[in-house]
Amino acid sequence: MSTTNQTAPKLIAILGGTFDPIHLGHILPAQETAKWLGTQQLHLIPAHIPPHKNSTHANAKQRAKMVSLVCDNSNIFTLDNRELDRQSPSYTVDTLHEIKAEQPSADLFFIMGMDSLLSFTTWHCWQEILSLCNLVVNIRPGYPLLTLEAALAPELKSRLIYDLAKLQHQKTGQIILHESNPVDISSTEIRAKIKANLHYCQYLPKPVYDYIEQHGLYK
Ligand SMILES: Nc1ncnc2c1ncn2[C@@H]1O[C@H](COP(=O)(O)OP(=O)(O)OP(=O)(O)O)[C@@H](O)[C@H]1O
Ligand SMILES: O=C(O)c1ccc[n+]([C@@H]2O[C@H](COP(=O)([O-])O)[C@@H](O)[C@H]2O)c1
Repeated sequence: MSTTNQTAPKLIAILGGTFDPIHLGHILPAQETAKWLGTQQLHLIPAHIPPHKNSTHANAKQRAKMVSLVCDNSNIFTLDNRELDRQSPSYTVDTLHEIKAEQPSADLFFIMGMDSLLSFTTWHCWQEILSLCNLVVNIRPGYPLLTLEAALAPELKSRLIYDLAKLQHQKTGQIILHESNPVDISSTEIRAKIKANLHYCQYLPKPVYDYIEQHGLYK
């Protein structure tokens, strides 16, 4: 797939997250995914009120600032602040409706890690999400493919695609598995390392590390 062809539809990749903090496990697989999809446009959307998390550690402004530092050094990533402006839970279905209304002809690809797919049928209006986009699921360390297939709800299993070429003209409703290079880190582990005064700079871009240090986050 390529967006360089004038007739090809515009393709927008989207990675939503709590980003508490954003780390290389978000950034590197997302970069690989954008390249694989053939798009130069990837929206990073920090969730203001993550629907499935009880609370966040850094506030929304700080989490968005860390995402903006990543975008400053990238020609693919764009900080999309739209969820920060909503005072309700950051439902993905609302976000996708908004993007689709702004860019009706664009094909939307919502990126997630395998852990997110396993809980996807608990997401608000998950069927409607699938009517608005395709999902791209990055294999995540600790979530082997066989486990995913065994644990996945049948309504999702039937939508799995292992080969992007098989997508053809299906603009929505498919779940494409992508084997990006695994990056074995989570925000939870980074926060735990900071609390324990352990080294953590290798898991983050330098500007994000500097921001955390300057503001004394996650101590
Ligand atoms: N190491 C990783 N590899 C692939 N995908 C990831 C990785 N870390 C996070 N993701 C995906 O990025 C999205 C946003 O994740 P999130 O911001 O919750 O990060 P997290 O590291 O999982 O956070 P936490 O540990 O606080 O739950 C989710 O879809 C998640 O599956
Ligand atoms: O819409 C939902 O019901 C929903 C439920 C869980 C997660 N999400 C979205 O999935 C993304 C990753 O969420 P999280 O909690 O793993 O950071 C983020 O954009 C959330 O808004 C969305």
